[in-house]
Amino acid sequence: MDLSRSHCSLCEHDDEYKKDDQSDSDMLLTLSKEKGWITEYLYQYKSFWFTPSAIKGIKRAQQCFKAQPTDILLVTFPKSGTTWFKALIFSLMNRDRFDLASHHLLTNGPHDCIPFLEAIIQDETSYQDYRISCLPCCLLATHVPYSLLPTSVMSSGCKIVYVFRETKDVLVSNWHYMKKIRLKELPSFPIEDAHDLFRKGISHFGPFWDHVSGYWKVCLENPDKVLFLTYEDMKKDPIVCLTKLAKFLDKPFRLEEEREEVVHEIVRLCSFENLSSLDVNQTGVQYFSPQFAVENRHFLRKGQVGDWRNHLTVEMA
Ligand SMILES: Nc1ncnc2c1ncn2[C@@H]1O[C@H](COP(=O)(O)OS(=O)(=O)O)[C@@H](OP(=O)(O)O)[C@H]1O
Repeated sequence: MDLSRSHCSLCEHDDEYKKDDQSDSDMLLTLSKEKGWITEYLYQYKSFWFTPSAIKGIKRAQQCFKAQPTDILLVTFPKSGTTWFKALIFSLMNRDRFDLASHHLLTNGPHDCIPFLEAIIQDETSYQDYRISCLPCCLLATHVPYSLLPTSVMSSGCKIVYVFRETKDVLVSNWHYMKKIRLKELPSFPIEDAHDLFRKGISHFGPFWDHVSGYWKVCLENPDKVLFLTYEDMKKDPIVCLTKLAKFLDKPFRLEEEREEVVHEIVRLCSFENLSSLDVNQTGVQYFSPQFAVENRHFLRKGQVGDWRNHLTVEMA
């Protein structure tokens, strides 16, 4: 992915975008900043906290992304189960294309299968190629808060799947992950610091509850367009949840599929145990941009409900 190119012919506002690009660093100077989790600072942009590159991705998506009615957008607060749900939605929607025994997910990480909108939109060629490759229905993921989504997402009527995870597990999962990829020159980052920042709403794409409530409200208003699922429910009853998800995405399981137990196969394929045992997820690397790559294994840590009990005191909880 060549993110050095700033030209975007997708975008009707090319000149405007170039101007924006040049003024990015000027704009940062005007924003409030607080201690960062992986970089020195997080910046408050339109009431949420981001890294500079996330702000850039959001602005570009707002300017260039034209959602189609058939698009499917997976939305999560970071560390709420994105990797898992990417695998599930990809397998669900492509189950007529791939034989489960030689499935794409066996050799490609979930983040390769469904890219983040705010990352892929930065490169026109990758974005267009991806759109064509997944016709008739484009699968994308994002962490962007509802109020900052490109307007075409709601006006197109495309479907949104929002995944919620228990707050304390989200905090602990973010802390583990960020510690691993945190810039080496920054001071150590104890859980107490992470807890304090998270509590104040200062974390990537935070405040957490503003993120959740933004999508919860639109789900109440548009239940046929926005589906709210939880990490915990998918853990507890994956068959029921996956069946509900398939129905919502207009890909319900057919009778013969039920007989052939396709739903069980997908659950097994996407399980933490299976994904974390695959070579691609043990040694592979995910490039979100030429400057930012993360080893796939960091997206599969423990995959348990309630791990916060091992890290937070009762008072912190
Ligand atoms: N297949 C599967 N099943 C269950 N749980 C899973 C699965 N894949 C990833 N995980 C766990 O999800 C946490 C990572 O969150 P995300 O995937 O949302 O991360 S990211 O936002 O995409 O960076 C992280 O949670 P913690 O283990 O609690 O840190 C992962 O282990």
